[in-house]
Amino acid sequence: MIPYKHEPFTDFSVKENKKAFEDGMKTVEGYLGQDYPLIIDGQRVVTEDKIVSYNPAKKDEVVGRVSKANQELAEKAMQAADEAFKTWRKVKPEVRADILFRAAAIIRRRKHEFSALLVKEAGKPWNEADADTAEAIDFLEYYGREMRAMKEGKKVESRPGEFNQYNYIPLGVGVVISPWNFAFAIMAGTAVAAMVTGNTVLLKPASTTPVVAAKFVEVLEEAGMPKGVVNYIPGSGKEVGDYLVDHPRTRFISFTGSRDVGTRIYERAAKVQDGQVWLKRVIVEMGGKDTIVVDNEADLELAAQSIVKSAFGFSGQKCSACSRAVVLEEVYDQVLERVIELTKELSVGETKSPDTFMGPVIDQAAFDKIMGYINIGKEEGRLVAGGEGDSSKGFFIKPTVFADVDPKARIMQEEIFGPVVAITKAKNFDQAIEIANDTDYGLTGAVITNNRMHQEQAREDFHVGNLYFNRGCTGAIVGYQPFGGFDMSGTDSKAGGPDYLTLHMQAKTTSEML
Ligand SMILES: NC(=O)c1ccc[n+]([C@@H]2O[C@H](COP(=O)([O-])OP(=O)(O)OC[C@H]3O[C@@H](n4cnc5c(N)ncnc54)[C@H](O)[C@@H]3O)[C@@H](O)[C@H]2O)c1
Ligand SMILES: N[C@@H](CCC=O)C(=O)O
Repeated sequence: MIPYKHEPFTDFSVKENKKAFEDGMKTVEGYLGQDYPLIIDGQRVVTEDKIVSYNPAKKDEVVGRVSKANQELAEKAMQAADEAFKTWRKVKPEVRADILFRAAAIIRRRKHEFSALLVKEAGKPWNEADADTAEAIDFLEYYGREMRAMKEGKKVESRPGEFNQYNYIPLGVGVVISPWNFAFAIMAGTAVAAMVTGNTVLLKPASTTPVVAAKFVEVLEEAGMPKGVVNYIPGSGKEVGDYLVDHPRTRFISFTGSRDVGTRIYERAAKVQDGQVWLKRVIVEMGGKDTIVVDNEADLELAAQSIVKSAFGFSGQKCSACSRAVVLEEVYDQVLERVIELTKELSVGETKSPDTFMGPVIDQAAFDKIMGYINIGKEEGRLVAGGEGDSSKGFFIKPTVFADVDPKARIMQEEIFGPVVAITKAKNFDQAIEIANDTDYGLTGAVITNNRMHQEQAREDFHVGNLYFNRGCTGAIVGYQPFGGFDMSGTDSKAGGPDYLTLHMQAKTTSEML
């Protein structure tokens, strides 16, 4: 087995790579508007009721029409997954892992097609779509290897005449509920972590990006996944989501998404239903209000570049996005000025080429919510860049910067999930860390500093699951920077890390007298 190494990103300044991506786009354009059925127990199920997936950059372009599960079909899928678990749990871990390796190989061959689909369905710029596909491949390669490494369990001691073993066994049927913002990577990563550990899966992707999930389940089938192991059941979060979260046969839930939905799931899953004979395991990964702190002893150009890239990459629609910057007063004006300059240089539009930095936000509801926060920001701070939106053709919002914002302001406290950053001043480094920690969330953060003592102070006191020094706060890599947050950012599952798979299993001790 070749050691794991993350999938490289594509350099679009190379002519051949650009052309390969354009070819991927043509492939996707050839199947725009197609219908996709549900996949339950390997069977295609077509419903009259459909979820229509639109291109957020071009509101009238239909990416696909996807059948929509209701509670009756969710029940059918649950029964299929429950039945498939009886055999799948006994399939050797290395055979399960091989399906992931084969799926990774298939996706690698169709890499630019998948990325082009993300451009159309999620409105991603080329580099962000490329990174999303690369991360999906990484999850497959990494979790496959992790499962192989865990197949014999962990070493425990045995006394003379005794043989003790400590092994991991699967849990049962898992409900995997994924968001639209990493429509490929998070959807695929959470689904395969659940399946490679010997569980069967009910996959409910986000309703704005169901097509990439349909294509992925087809890949798993092509890679040899038996029927009933991953069932594809897009549907209304409230109707199908609540039904499955409450279901007594649900053994665990793996959710990634907003705080409102995550806390709702956490609460509902705690209730033991009639006929339920276990306590449900719950993984919930939720939002962030992520901060970059800029020290006075720092590379100020790096600081401004890091703020702008982390705030506006994929239109700020990352749980890791920099939505707050705290800058020491001595260097505040200089950093702010450069952030404004860089922000004004960014291009916004339909991402037809790698040169467009920012595409649209995902839909009308997101557009309205972000514009609402921009209006709040106009009351709470000094608008120094952006502030405008246009939803006539697609959902475009200019990258927006507010300066001199009070740390307690709403735009400094609430997740906006759009291209908006609020900047505030701190008197000293202690106060900067205090402001950075003053949020309900604890997902990512970064410190730009050349002061080693301040770096060590932040290492201890900056309370976030992913802390970065002298770089931005987005872009964790599977197997390199395991990802997950503290406090209201979730259960800190650390996706892409060495503890992640154990969350989908239970440990069994066996002790034999010789
Ligand atoms: N911490 C992380 O790793 C991480 C990663 C990506 C996104 N996020 C967060 O996700 C949010 C954006 O994603 P979103 O808008 O898709 O989130 P969302 O909570 O609206 O939706 C996420 C998923 O939950 C489903 N859902 C909605 N209501 C449900 C219910 N009652 N029961 C079960 N499922 C239900 C949705 O259909 C979707 O599939 C942001 O808050 C972002 O910070 C977090
Ligand atoms: N893992 C991603 C964020 C995922 C959430 O949106 C990052 O590190 O930027």
